[in-house]
Amino acid sequence: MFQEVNDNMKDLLNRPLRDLRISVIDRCNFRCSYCMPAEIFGEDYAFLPKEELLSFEELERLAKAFVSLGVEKIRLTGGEPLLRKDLHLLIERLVHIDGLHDIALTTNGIYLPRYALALKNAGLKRVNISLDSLNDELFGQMNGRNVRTNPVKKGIEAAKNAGLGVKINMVVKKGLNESEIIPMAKFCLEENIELRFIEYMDVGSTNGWKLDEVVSKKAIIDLLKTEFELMEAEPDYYGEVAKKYLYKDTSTYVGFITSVTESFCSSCTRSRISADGKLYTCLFNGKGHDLKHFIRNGVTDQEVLNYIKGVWQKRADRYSDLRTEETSRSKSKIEMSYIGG
Ligand SMILES: Nc1nc2c(ncn2[C@@H]2O[C@H](COP(=O)(O)OP(=O)(O)OP(=O)(O)O)[C@@H](O)[C@H]2O)c(=O)[nH]1
Ligand SMILES: C[S@@+](CC[C@H](N)C(=O)[O-])C[C@H]1O[C@@H](n2cnc3c(N)ncnc32)[C@H](O)[C@@H]1O
Ligand code: SF4
Ligand code: SF4
Repeated sequence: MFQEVNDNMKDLLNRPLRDLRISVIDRCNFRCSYCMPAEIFGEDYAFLPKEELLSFEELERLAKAFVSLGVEKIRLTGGEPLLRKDLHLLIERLVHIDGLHDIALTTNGIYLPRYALALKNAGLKRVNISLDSLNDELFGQMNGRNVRTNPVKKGIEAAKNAGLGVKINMVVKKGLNESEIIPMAKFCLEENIELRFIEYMDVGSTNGWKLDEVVSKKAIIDLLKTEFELMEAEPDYYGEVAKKYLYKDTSTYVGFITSVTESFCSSCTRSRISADGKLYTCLFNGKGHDLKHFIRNGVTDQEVLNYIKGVWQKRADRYSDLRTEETSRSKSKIEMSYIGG
């Protein structure tokens, strides 16, 4: 039993622990060029073998420990999390944790027609679905598998019909999908779905990121303002990464995730567990702490708590605050599909 409730534990920059992102699998059915370029993540790529993944029982135990240290929100991600068999059974385990207020999932949406209802019935509250374009050809090119937009649209519909909250994530990359900013905004406004424009980030070591390929929040807002009137809105929760606006005279939000041009490290309350059970204190910190081998060694719950506390209290990450093209090249980072974004 995890007795200790310590929701006031702070890192070296005085940031509390509030969120946990769990990557449940590193595999994916897409090959988005900004995340898993097909030339690198090909047939021979060494994905994690099944036995390296944390079991649902282990994840439940760790989630309980994190919640007793202040975590209120858990997000399941990947790779493509819906490729993890019986994911709803993990949600059924998490939903009973006292003090956990939100369980969410980030997905490319393809498998939602199959699983949305089971996920909702298990206790999932909401899904963030990635969709970078409404143009079939461009979307097919961006996802690297020539998948058309319709399967994702069907996923969105299935999530809504199941009663799940839905947001849409769109990564914008210069010279690739800027032409889709207005069509995506119109589509999401019509559907009353919150769309979040994500600045293209220098994740991992394989996406060949360049600063001049980033489309800034400012550029996107300037473009949106040619068609819509936007009003600044309050965040939904402390540490929310998206900066939110309302379309005037509507109840529809639009958000911007500005890791590159307006970093948000000072309020970063996030921890991450990779599919093979390493604890990371930043999306861009290449050093993981091996929780899996630690918990597989017969340790007590108190020892698990002390381990996580020890890591968090030494945390000083603020990668996005300090990012330049130079530092980005010289730093060793883990892949996005492995850590889960
Ligand atoms: N730099 C940085 N990017 C983040 C962080 N958390 C999430 N992101 C990025 O934000 C984008 C959207 O992530 P999601 O998985 O939808 O999660 P979220 O935005 O926290 O979702 P909500 O819980 O709905 O607020 C992805 O590109 C993530 O990589 C963070 O702490 N730092
Ligand atoms: C790594 S994916 C995992 C979950 C799921 N496969 C999906 O795509 O939604 C999580 C989020 O990270 C975003 N992402 C991936 N690579 C990115 C990059 N280079 N810059 C910004 N966001 C990125 C994706 O668009 C997605 O919204
Ligand atoms: S962004 Fe998501 S869907 Fe695209 S390759 Fe990465 S893990 Fe897969
Ligand atoms: S770059 Fe690291 S410290 Fe900054 S907000 Fe993202 S995860 Fe948090």
